[in-house]
Amino acid sequence: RRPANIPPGPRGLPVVGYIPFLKKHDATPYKALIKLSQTYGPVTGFYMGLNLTISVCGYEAVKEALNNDDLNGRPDTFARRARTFGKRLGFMFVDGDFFREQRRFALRHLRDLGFGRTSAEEMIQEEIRELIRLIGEQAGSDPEGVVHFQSGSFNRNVLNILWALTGGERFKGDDARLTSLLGMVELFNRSFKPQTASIAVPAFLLRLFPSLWKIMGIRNDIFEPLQKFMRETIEEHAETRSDDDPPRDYIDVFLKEMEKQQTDHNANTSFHYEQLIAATIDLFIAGSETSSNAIGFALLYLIHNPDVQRKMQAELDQICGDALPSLAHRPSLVYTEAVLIETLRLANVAPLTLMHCASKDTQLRGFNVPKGSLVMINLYSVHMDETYWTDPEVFRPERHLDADGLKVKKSERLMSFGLGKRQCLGEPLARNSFFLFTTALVKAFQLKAIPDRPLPTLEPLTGVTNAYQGFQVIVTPRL
Ligand code: HEM
Repeated sequence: RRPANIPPGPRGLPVVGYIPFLKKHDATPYKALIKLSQTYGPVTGFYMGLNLTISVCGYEAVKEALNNDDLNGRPDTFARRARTFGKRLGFMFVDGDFFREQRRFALRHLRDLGFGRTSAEEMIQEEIRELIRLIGEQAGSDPEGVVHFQSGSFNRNVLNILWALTGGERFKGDDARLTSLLGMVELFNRSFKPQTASIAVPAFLLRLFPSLWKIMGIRNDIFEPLQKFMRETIEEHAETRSDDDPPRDYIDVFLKEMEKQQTDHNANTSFHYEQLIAATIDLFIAGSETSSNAIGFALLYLIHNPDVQRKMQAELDQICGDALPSLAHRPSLVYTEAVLIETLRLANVAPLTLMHCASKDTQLRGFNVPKGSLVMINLYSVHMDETYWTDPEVFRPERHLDADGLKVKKSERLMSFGLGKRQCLGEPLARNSFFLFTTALVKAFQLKAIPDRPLPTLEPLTGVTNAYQGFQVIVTPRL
Protein backbone atom coordinates (compact mmCIF):
# COMPACT_ATOMS: atom_id res chain seq x y z
CA ARG A 1 0.00 0.00 0.00
CA ARG A 2 1.20 3.47 -0.86
CA PRO A 3 1.61 5.76 2.15
CA ALA A 4 -1.00 8.52 2.49
CA ASN A 5 -0.71 11.70 0.43
CA ILE A 6 2.58 10.85 -1.26
CA PRO A 7 3.04 12.33 -4.75
CA PRO A 8 1.04 10.56 -7.46
CA GLY A 9 2.87 8.16 -9.71
CA PRO A 10 2.80 4.87 -11.57
CA ARG A 11 2.65 1.51 -9.85
CA GLY A 12 5.26 -1.09 -10.62
CA LEU A 13 5.86 -4.74 -9.84
CA PRO A 14 6.42 -6.17 -6.38
CA VAL A 15 10.11 -6.05 -5.30
CA VAL A 16 11.54 -4.28 -8.39
CA GLY A 17 8.95 -1.51 -8.44
CA TYR A 18 8.84 0.72 -11.52
CA ILE A 19 12.46 0.19 -12.64
CA PRO A 20 11.69 -2.13 -15.57
CA PHE A 21 9.21 0.40 -17.01
CA LEU A 22 11.17 3.63 -16.77
CA LYS A 23 13.01 2.88 -20.01
CA LYS A 24 9.82 2.75 -22.05
CA HIS A 25 9.42 6.53 -21.57
CA ASP A 26 12.96 7.28 -22.75
CA ALA A 27 16.29 5.44 -22.66
CA THR A 28 17.85 8.43 -20.90
CA PRO A 29 16.69 8.48 -17.26
CA TYR A 30 16.41 12.28 -16.85
CA LYS A 31 14.25 12.48 -19.98
CA ALA A 32 12.12 9.51 -18.89
CA LEU A 33 11.44 11.31 -15.59
CA ILE A 34 10.27 14.43 -17.43
CA LYS A 35 7.84 12.26 -19.44
CA LEU A 36 6.48 10.88 -16.16
CA SER A 37 6.00 14.41 -14.84
CA GLN A 38 3.87 15.21 -17.89
CA THR A 39 1.39 12.59 -16.69
CA TYR A 40 1.66 12.88 -12.91
CA GLY A 41 2.87 16.42 -12.23
CA PRO A 42 6.19 17.99 -11.15
CA VAL A 43 6.62 15.66 -8.17
CA THR A 44 6.04 12.01 -8.95
CA GLY A 45 6.24 9.13 -6.49
CA PHE A 46 7.02 5.55 -7.47
CA TYR A 47 8.96 2.59 -6.13
CA MET A 48 12.44 1.66 -7.28
CA GLY A 49 13.11 -1.70 -5.68
CA LEU A 50 11.66 -1.27 -2.20
CA ASN A 51 12.61 2.42 -2.06
CA LEU A 52 9.94 5.06 -2.44
CA THR A 53 11.41 7.48 -4.94
CA ILE A 54 10.30 11.03 -5.58
CA SER A 55 11.17 12.50 -8.96
CA VAL A 56 11.26 16.30 -8.96
CA CYS A 57 10.95 18.28 -12.21
CA GLY A 58 10.44 21.93 -13.12
CA TYR A 59 11.76 25.15 -11.57
CA GLU A 60 9.32 25.60 -8.66
CA ALA A 61 9.48 22.02 -7.41
CA VAL A 62 13.26 21.73 -7.90
CA LYS A 63 13.87 25.00 -6.06
CA GLU A 64 11.59 23.97 -3.19
CA ALA A 65 13.29 20.56 -2.92
CA LEU A 66 16.82 21.98 -2.93
CA ASN A 67 15.92 24.59 -0.32
CA ASN A 68 14.31 22.04 2.01
CA ASP A 69 17.02 20.96 4.42
CA ASP A 70 15.12 17.78 5.30
CA LEU A 71 15.67 16.67 1.69
CA ASN A 72 19.42 17.22 1.79
CA GLY A 73 20.36 13.78 3.07
CA ARG A 74 22.11 11.14 0.99
CA PRO A 75 21.02 7.49 0.79
CA ASP A 76 23.03 5.11 2.92
CA THR A 77 23.45 1.76 1.23
CA PHE A 78 25.81 -1.18 1.53
CA ALA A 79 26.94 -0.60 -2.05
CA ARG A 80 27.88 3.02 -1.31
CA ARG A 81 29.76 2.16 1.87
CA ALA A 82 31.64 -0.58 0.05
CA ARG A 83 33.74 2.04 -1.74
CA THR A 84 34.81 3.69 1.51
CA PHE A 85 35.96 0.92 3.87
CA GLY A 86 32.39 -0.07 4.80
CA LYS A 87 31.78 3.36 6.35
CA ARG A 88 30.07 6.58 5.28
CA LEU A 89 32.97 8.81 4.28
CA GLY A 90 33.95 11.47 1.75
CA PHE A 91 31.75 14.41 0.68
CA MET A 92 29.29 13.20 -1.89
CA PHE A 93 27.51 10.41 -0.03
CA VAL A 94 27.55 11.58 3.59
CA ASP A 95 25.14 13.82 5.49
CA GLY A 96 24.34 15.18 8.95
CA ASP A 97 26.98 16.66 11.26
CA PHE A 98 29.81 14.70 9.64
CA PHE A 99 28.97 16.22 6.27
CA ARG A 100 28.58 19.76 7.62
CA GLU A 101 31.92 19.65 9.43
CA GLN A 102 33.83 18.21 6.48
CA ARG A 103 32.21 20.50 3.93
CA ARG A 104 32.83 23.64 5.98
CA PHE A 105 36.45 22.67 6.52
CA ALA A 106 36.98 21.87 2.84
CA LEU A 107 35.37 25.08 1.58
CA ARG A 108 37.39 27.25 3.95
CA HIS A 109 40.75 25.65 3.30
CA LEU A 110 40.39 25.07 -0.42
CA ARG A 111 39.55 28.77 -0.70
CA ASP A 112 42.63 29.72 1.31
CA LEU A 113 44.73 27.54 -0.97
CA GLY A 114 43.48 29.43 -4.02
CA PHE A 115 40.34 27.54 -5.05
CA GLY A 116 38.41 29.93 -7.28
CA ARG A 117 40.71 32.84 -6.49
CA THR A 118 43.06 34.88 -8.61
CA SER A 119 46.06 33.41 -6.74
CA ALA A 120 45.53 30.14 -8.64
CA GLU A 121 45.16 31.95 -11.96
CA GLU A 122 48.84 31.87 -12.94
CA MET A 123 48.91 28.09 -12.47
CA ILE A 124 45.77 27.68 -14.59
CA GLN A 125 47.33 29.90 -17.29
CA GLU A 126 50.43 27.71 -17.34
CA GLU A 127 48.30 24.63 -17.90
CA ILE A 128 46.42 26.49 -20.65
CA ARG A 129 49.59 27.57 -22.45
CA GLU A 130 50.75 23.96 -22.45
CA LEU A 131 47.40 22.83 -23.86
CA ILE A 132 47.47 25.50 -26.57
CA ARG A 133 50.98 24.41 -27.55
CA LEU A 134 49.86 20.78 -27.84
CA ILE A 135 46.76 21.56 -29.90
CA GLY A 136 48.84 23.87 -32.13
CA GLU A 137 51.32 21.04 -32.69
CA GLN A 138 48.58 18.57 -33.56
CA ALA A 139 46.99 21.02 -36.01
CA GLY A 140 50.42 21.73 -37.54
CA SER A 141 51.16 18.05 -38.09
CA ASP A 142 48.02 17.47 -40.20
CA PRO A 143 47.95 18.83 -43.77
CA GLU A 144 44.37 20.11 -43.31
CA GLY A 145 44.93 21.20 -39.70
CA VAL A 146 42.47 18.58 -38.41
CA VAL A 147 42.61 17.90 -34.68
CA HIS A 148 40.83 14.97 -33.03
CA PHE A 149 39.46 15.93 -29.61
CA GLN A 150 38.71 12.67 -27.84
CA SER A 151 35.87 12.49 -25.35
CA GLY A 152 37.35 13.64 -22.05
CA SER A 153 40.34 15.25 -23.77
CA PHE A 154 40.42 18.15 -21.28
CA ASN A 155 40.00 16.01 -18.14
CA ARG A 156 43.74 15.86 -17.54
CA ASN A 157 44.21 19.64 -17.77
CA VAL A 158 41.29 20.53 -15.55
CA LEU A 159 42.10 17.88 -12.97
CA ASN A 160 45.69 19.12 -12.86
CA ILE A 161 44.52 22.43 -11.40
CA LEU A 162 42.40 20.74 -8.75
CA TRP A 163 45.17 18.30 -7.97
CA ALA A 164 47.77 21.03 -7.52
CA LEU A 165 45.56 22.45 -4.74
CA THR A 166 44.65 19.08 -3.26
CA GLY A 167 47.79 16.98 -3.62
CA GLY A 168 50.38 19.66 -4.34
CA GLU A 169 51.53 18.74 -7.83
CA ARG A 170 50.49 18.94 -11.43
CA PHE A 171 50.85 15.70 -13.34
CA LYS A 172 53.23 15.72 -16.30
CA GLY A 173 51.68 15.59 -19.77
CA ASP A 174 52.23 11.86 -20.29
CA ASP A 175 51.91 10.59 -16.71
CA ALA A 176 50.76 6.98 -17.23
CA ARG A 177 49.35 6.67 -13.73
CA LEU A 178 47.09 9.67 -14.25
CA THR A 179 45.91 8.29 -17.60
CA SER A 180 44.98 5.05 -15.90
CA LEU A 181 43.19 6.74 -12.96
CA LEU A 182 41.26 9.02 -15.28
CA GLY A 183 40.28 5.96 -17.32
CA MET A 184 38.85 4.42 -14.14
CA VAL A 185 36.84 7.53 -13.32
CA GLU A 186 35.47 7.61 -16.85
CA LEU A 187 34.44 3.97 -16.54
CA PHE A 188 32.69 4.74 -13.26
CA ASN A 189 30.88 7.76 -14.69
CA ARG A 190 29.78 6.11 -17.92
CA SER A 191 28.53 2.88 -16.31
CA PHE A 192 26.62 4.72 -13.57
CA LYS A 193 22.83 4.32 -13.66
CA PRO A 194 21.21 7.06 -11.56
CA GLN A 195 17.89 5.22 -11.46
CA THR A 196 19.33 2.11 -9.76
CA ALA A 197 22.64 3.03 -8.13
CA SER A 198 21.07 4.19 -4.84
CA ILE A 199 18.65 1.33 -4.29
CA ALA A 200 19.21 -0.38 -0.96
CA VAL A 201 20.09 -3.87 -2.18
CA PRO A 202 21.04 -5.99 0.87
CA ALA A 203 24.67 -7.05 1.23
CA PHE A 204 23.88 -10.80 1.09
CA LEU A 205 22.18 -10.40 -2.31
CA LEU A 206 25.16 -8.50 -3.70
CA ARG A 207 27.45 -11.26 -2.41
CA LEU A 208 25.25 -14.03 -3.82
CA PHE A 209 24.78 -12.33 -7.19
CA PRO A 210 27.86 -10.23 -8.02
CA SER A 211 26.32 -9.39 -11.41
CA LEU A 212 23.90 -7.13 -9.49
CA TRP A 213 26.66 -4.51 -9.20
CA LYS A 214 26.74 -4.19 -12.96
CA ILE A 215 22.93 -4.22 -13.26
CA MET A 216 22.77 -1.36 -10.73
CA GLY A 217 25.45 0.54 -12.65
CA ILE A 218 28.03 0.69 -9.89
CA ARG A 219 31.70 0.06 -10.70
CA ASN A 220 33.22 -0.11 -7.23
CA ASP A 221 36.29 -1.91 -8.58
CA ILE A 222 37.74 1.43 -9.65
CA PHE A 223 38.20 2.49 -6.04
CA GLU A 224 41.04 0.14 -5.19
CA PRO A 225 43.61 1.78 -7.51
CA LEU A 226 42.35 5.23 -6.50
CA GLN A 227 42.75 4.36 -2.80
CA LYS A 228 46.25 3.05 -3.44
CA PHE A 229 47.21 6.27 -5.20
CA MET A 230 45.77 8.42 -2.41
CA ARG A 231 47.45 6.32 0.28
CA GLU A 232 50.85 6.72 -1.36
CA THR A 233 50.34 10.45 -1.87
CA ILE A 234 49.23 10.95 1.73
CA GLU A 235 52.14 8.93 3.13
CA GLU A 236 54.56 10.97 1.07
CA HIS A 237 52.96 14.15 2.47
CA ALA A 238 53.13 12.88 6.04
CA GLU A 239 56.87 12.24 5.63
CA THR A 240 57.73 15.58 4.06
CA ARG A 241 55.42 18.11 5.72
CA SER A 242 56.54 20.41 8.48
CA ASP A 243 54.47 22.46 10.90
CA ASP A 244 56.95 25.31 10.49
CA ASP A 245 56.07 25.75 6.81
CA PRO A 246 52.73 26.92 5.41
CA PRO A 247 50.60 23.98 4.20
CA ARG A 248 51.36 23.12 0.59
CA ASP A 249 47.90 21.75 -0.22
CA TYR A 250 44.66 20.27 1.14
CA ILE A 251 46.32 17.03 2.24
CA ASP A 252 48.78 19.01 4.42
CA VAL A 253 45.95 21.06 5.94
CA PHE A 254 43.97 17.91 6.71
CA LEU A 255 46.97 16.09 8.22
CA LYS A 256 47.57 19.07 10.49
CA GLU A 257 43.94 19.01 11.63
CA MET A 258 44.19 15.26 12.26
CA GLU A 259 47.20 15.87 14.49
CA LYS A 260 45.37 18.60 16.39
CA GLN A 261 42.35 16.39 17.00
CA GLN A 262 44.62 13.61 18.25
CA THR A 263 46.33 16.00 20.66
CA ASP A 264 42.88 17.06 21.89
CA HIS A 265 41.99 13.35 22.36
CA ASN A 266 38.85 13.80 20.29
CA ALA A 267 37.81 10.19 19.77
CA ASN A 268 34.74 11.07 17.70
CA THR A 269 36.58 13.26 15.27
CA SER A 270 35.63 13.18 11.59
CA PHE A 271 39.25 14.01 10.74
CA HIS A 272 40.95 10.68 10.27
CA TYR A 273 43.07 8.88 7.73
CA GLU A 274 40.25 6.99 6.00
CA GLN A 275 38.24 10.18 5.61
CA LEU A 276 41.24 11.88 4.02
CA ILE A 277 41.46 9.07 1.47
CA ALA A 278 37.71 9.20 0.78
CA ALA A 279 37.64 13.02 0.57
CA THR A 280 40.53 13.23 -1.89
CA ILE A 281 38.93 10.50 -4.03
CA ASP A 282 35.62 12.40 -4.08
CA LEU A 283 37.40 15.58 -5.17
CA PHE A 284 39.29 13.65 -7.84
CA ILE A 285 36.12 12.06 -9.23
CA ALA A 286 33.91 15.14 -9.03
CA GLY A 287 36.60 17.43 -10.44
CA SER A 288 37.92 15.47 -13.37
CA GLU A 289 35.02 15.29 -15.80
CA THR A 290 32.56 18.04 -15.11
CA SER A 291 34.31 21.31 -16.02
CA SER A 292 36.18 19.60 -18.83
CA ASN A 293 32.92 18.42 -20.39
CA ALA A 294 31.61 21.97 -20.22
CA ILE A 295 34.71 23.14 -22.14
CA GLY A 296 34.21 20.43 -24.81
CA PHE A 297 30.52 21.30 -25.25
CA ALA A 298 31.35 25.01 -25.55
CA LEU A 299 33.72 24.26 -28.44
CA LEU A 300 31.11 22.04 -30.10
CA TYR A 301 28.42 24.74 -29.89
CA LEU A 302 30.85 27.26 -31.39
CA ILE A 303 31.67 24.89 -34.27
CA HIS A 304 27.93 24.56 -34.91
CA ASN A 305 27.47 28.33 -34.62
CA PRO A 306 30.36 30.05 -36.46
CA ASP A 307 28.73 33.50 -36.14
CA VAL A 308 28.72 33.20 -32.37
CA GLN A 309 32.35 32.09 -32.48
CA ARG A 310 33.35 35.12 -34.58
CA LYS A 311 31.48 37.50 -32.30
CA MET A 312 33.09 36.00 -29.20
CA GLN A 313 36.53 36.20 -30.80
CA ALA A 314 35.97 39.83 -31.75
CA GLU A 315 35.09 40.67 -28.14
CA LEU A 316 38.05 38.71 -26.76
CA ASP A 317 40.42 40.49 -29.18
CA GLN A 318 39.00 43.89 -28.32
CA ILE A 319 39.11 43.46 -24.54
CA CYS A 320 42.21 41.29 -24.07
CA GLY A 321 44.41 42.54 -26.92
CA ASP A 322 47.30 40.13 -27.44
CA ALA A 323 47.07 38.61 -23.97
CA LEU A 324 45.24 35.46 -22.99
CA PRO A 325 41.93 36.21 -21.23
CA SER A 326 42.27 36.63 -17.47
CA LEU A 327 39.77 36.86 -14.62
CA ALA A 328 40.31 40.63 -14.57
CA HIS A 329 38.93 40.84 -18.13
CA ARG A 330 35.83 38.89 -17.19
CA PRO A 331 33.47 41.73 -16.21
CA SER A 332 34.05 43.40 -19.62
CA LEU A 333 33.47 40.20 -21.61
CA VAL A 334 29.69 40.44 -21.71
CA TYR A 335 28.95 38.48 -24.88
CA THR A 336 31.50 35.82 -23.92
CA GLU A 337 29.83 35.45 -20.53
CA ALA A 338 26.49 34.89 -22.25
CA VAL A 339 28.10 32.15 -24.40
CA LEU A 340 29.40 30.40 -21.27
CA ILE A 341 26.07 30.67 -19.46
CA GLU A 342 24.23 29.30 -22.49
CA THR A 343 26.70 26.42 -22.68
CA LEU A 344 26.08 25.43 -19.06
CA ARG A 345 22.31 25.65 -19.62
CA LEU A 346 22.22 23.57 -22.78
CA ALA A 347 25.01 21.06 -22.07
CA ASN A 348 23.53 19.96 -18.74
CA VAL A 349 26.82 18.45 -17.70
CA ALA A 350 25.09 17.29 -14.48
CA PRO A 351 21.50 16.64 -15.62
CA LEU A 352 20.37 15.27 -12.24
CA THR A 353 21.86 16.27 -8.92
CA LEU A 354 23.43 13.42 -6.97
CA MET A 355 20.69 11.40 -5.30
CA HIS A 356 19.13 13.22 -2.34
CA CYS A 357 17.23 11.50 0.45
CA ALA A 358 14.66 12.62 3.02
CA SER A 359 16.38 12.70 6.41
CA LYS A 360 13.00 13.27 8.15
CA ASP A 361 9.31 13.06 7.23
CA THR A 362 8.69 16.23 5.28
CA GLN A 363 6.56 17.80 2.55
CA LEU A 364 7.12 18.85 -1.04
CA ARG A 365 4.55 20.79 -3.10
CA GLY A 366 1.99 19.84 -0.44
CA PHE A 367 2.66 16.09 -0.68
CA ASN A 368 4.11 13.92 2.06
CA VAL A 369 7.66 12.70 1.61
CA PRO A 370 8.38 10.02 4.21
CA LYS A 371 11.80 9.76 5.85
CA GLY A 372 14.18 7.63 3.79
CA SER A 373 12.56 8.40 0.40
CA LEU A 374 15.04 8.78 -2.45
CA VAL A 375 14.77 12.13 -4.21
CA MET A 376 15.84 12.58 -7.84
CA ILE A 377 16.18 16.24 -8.67
CA ASN A 378 16.08 17.07 -12.35
CA LEU A 379 18.18 20.13 -13.28
CA TYR A 380 17.79 19.31 -16.97
CA SER A 381 14.03 19.86 -16.66
CA VAL A 382 14.68 23.41 -15.39
CA HIS A 383 17.18 24.31 -18.12
CA MET A 384 15.09 22.83 -20.93
CA ASP A 385 11.67 24.04 -19.77
CA GLU A 386 9.96 25.20 -22.96
CA THR A 387 7.37 27.20 -21.04
CA TYR A 388 10.17 29.54 -19.93
CA TRP A 389 13.00 29.25 -22.48
CA THR A 390 11.89 29.79 -26.07
CA ASP A 391 13.28 26.94 -28.22
CA PRO A 392 15.27 25.47 -25.33
CA GLU A 393 17.16 23.13 -27.71
CA VAL A 394 18.65 26.10 -29.59
CA PHE A 395 22.04 27.54 -28.59
CA ARG A 396 21.35 31.26 -28.31
CA PRO A 397 23.65 33.30 -26.01
CA GLU A 398 21.60 36.46 -26.66
CA ARG A 399 18.82 35.09 -24.44
CA HIS A 400 21.06 35.96 -21.47
CA LEU A 401 21.64 39.59 -22.54
CA ASP A 402 19.48 42.67 -22.04
CA ALA A 403 17.87 44.35 -25.07
CA ASP A 404 21.00 46.46 -25.83
CA GLY A 405 23.28 43.44 -25.49
CA LEU A 406 25.35 45.38 -22.97
CA LYS A 407 24.52 43.52 -19.78
CA VAL A 408 24.16 39.91 -18.72
CA LYS A 409 20.72 39.00 -17.38
CA LYS A 410 21.03 36.62 -14.43
CA SER A 411 18.23 34.07 -14.24
CA GLU A 412 17.27 32.07 -11.15
CA ARG A 413 16.40 29.29 -13.54
CA LEU A 414 20.04 28.49 -14.17
CA MET A 415 21.23 26.01 -11.60
CA SER A 416 23.94 23.86 -13.18
CA PHE A 417 25.71 23.59 -9.81
CA GLY A 418 22.55 22.84 -7.81
CA LEU A 419 21.33 25.09 -4.98
CA GLY A 420 21.36 25.29 -1.22
CA LYS A 421 23.37 23.31 1.27
CA ARG A 422 24.39 20.60 -1.21
CA GLN A 423 25.36 23.01 -3.95
CA CYS A 424 28.49 21.91 -5.81
CA LEU A 425 31.53 22.14 -3.55
CA GLY A 426 33.83 22.80 -6.50
CA GLU A 427 31.80 25.61 -8.07
CA PRO A 428 34.31 28.49 -7.64
CA LEU A 429 37.14 26.48 -9.19
CA ALA A 430 34.87 25.00 -11.86
CA ARG A 431 33.58 28.43 -12.94
CA ASN A 432 37.08 29.88 -13.19
CA SER A 433 38.55 26.88 -15.00
CA PHE A 434 35.63 26.81 -17.45
CA PHE A 435 36.03 30.53 -18.18
CA LEU A 436 39.83 30.57 -18.50
CA PHE A 437 40.18 27.40 -20.60
CA THR A 438 37.29 28.08 -22.96
CA THR A 439 38.10 31.72 -23.63
CA ALA A 440 41.80 30.97 -24.15
CA LEU A 441 41.07 28.19 -26.65
CA VAL A 442 38.59 30.31 -28.57
CA LYS A 443 41.00 33.24 -28.66
CA ALA A 444 43.93 31.06 -29.69
CA PHE A 445 42.19 29.03 -32.40
CA GLN A 446 39.64 29.29 -35.15
CA LEU A 447 37.55 26.10 -35.01
CA LYS A 448 35.87 25.09 -38.25
CA ALA A 449 33.77 22.08 -39.21
CA ILE A 450 35.38 19.79 -41.80
CA PRO A 451 33.75 20.57 -45.19
CA ASP A 452 31.51 17.90 -46.73
CA ARG A 453 31.28 15.99 -43.48
CA PRO A 454 28.35 15.99 -41.06
CA LEU A 455 28.77 18.40 -38.16
CA PRO A 456 30.08 16.67 -35.01
CA THR A 457 27.28 15.29 -32.87
CA LEU A 458 25.97 17.19 -29.86
CA GLU A 459 24.44 14.03 -28.38
CA PRO A 460 26.04 13.37 -25.00
CA LEU A 461 27.42 10.17 -23.56
CA THR A 462 25.30 9.72 -20.44
CA GLY A 463 26.01 8.46 -16.90
CA VAL A 464 26.56 10.54 -13.74
CA THR A 465 27.59 13.35 -16.04
CA ASN A 466 26.82 14.16 -19.66
CA ALA A 467 30.05 13.98 -21.65
CA TYR A 468 30.71 15.23 -25.19
CA GLN A 469 31.60 12.60 -27.75
CA GLY A 470 34.98 12.77 -29.45
CA PHE A 471 35.01 15.09 -32.49
CA GLN A 472 37.28 16.22 -35.30
CA VAL A 473 37.62 19.82 -36.37
CA ILE A 474 39.86 22.07 -38.45
CA VAL A 475 41.97 24.16 -36.11
CA THR A 476 43.70 27.33 -37.33
CA PRO A 477 45.93 29.26 -34.90
CA ARG A 478 44.87 32.92 -34.49
CA LEU A 479 47.52 34.29 -32.14
C1 HEM B 1 30.99 22.60 -14.69
C2 HEM B 1 31.44 21.92 -13.66
C3 HEM B 1 30.59 21.34 -12.55
C4 HEM B 1 29.23 21.20 -12.46
C5 HEM B 1 28.17 21.60 -13.48
C6 HEM B 1 28.96 20.59 -11.17
C7 HEM B 1 27.69 20.30 -10.70
C8 HEM B 1 27.43 19.69 -9.49
C9 HEM B 1 26.11 19.28 -9.05
C10 HEM B 1 24.82 19.51 -9.81
C11 HEM B 1 26.26 18.68 -7.84
C12 HEM B 1 25.17 17.98 -7.03
C13 HEM B 1 24.46 18.87 -6.06
C14 HEM B 1 23.39 18.10 -5.33
O1 HEM B 1 23.51 16.88 -5.14
O2 HEM B 1 22.39 18.73 -4.97
C15 HEM B 1 27.67 18.71 -7.51
C16 HEM B 1 28.19 18.21 -6.34
C17 HEM B 1 29.53 18.21 -6.05
N1 HEM B 1 30.55 18.73 -6.82
FE1 HEM B 1 30.35 19.63 -8.61
N2 HEM B 1 30.14 20.37 -10.51
C18 HEM B 1 31.17 20.82 -11.31
C19 HEM B 1 32.51 20.80 -11.01
C20 HEM B 1 33.06 20.35 -9.84
C21 HEM B 1 34.46 20.38 -9.52
C22 HEM B 1 35.57 20.95 -10.41
C23 HEM B 1 34.61 19.82 -8.29
C24 HEM B 1 35.90 19.65 -7.59
C25 HEM B 1 36.18 19.93 -6.42
C26 HEM B 1 33.27 19.46 -7.82
C27 HEM B 1 32.99 18.87 -6.59
C28 HEM B 1 31.74 18.51 -6.16
C29 HEM B 1 31.48 17.79 -4.91
C30 HEM B 1 32.52 17.34 -3.89
C31 HEM B 1 30.08 17.62 -4.84
C32 HEM B 1 29.29 16.95 -3.72
C33 HEM B 1 28.74 18.02 -2.80
C34 HEM B 1 27.78 17.45 -1.77
O3 HEM B 1 27.45 16.28 -1.79
O4 HEM B 1 27.33 18.22 -0.93
N3 HEM B 1 32.37 19.79 -8.79
N4 HEM B 1 28.36 19.33 -8.54
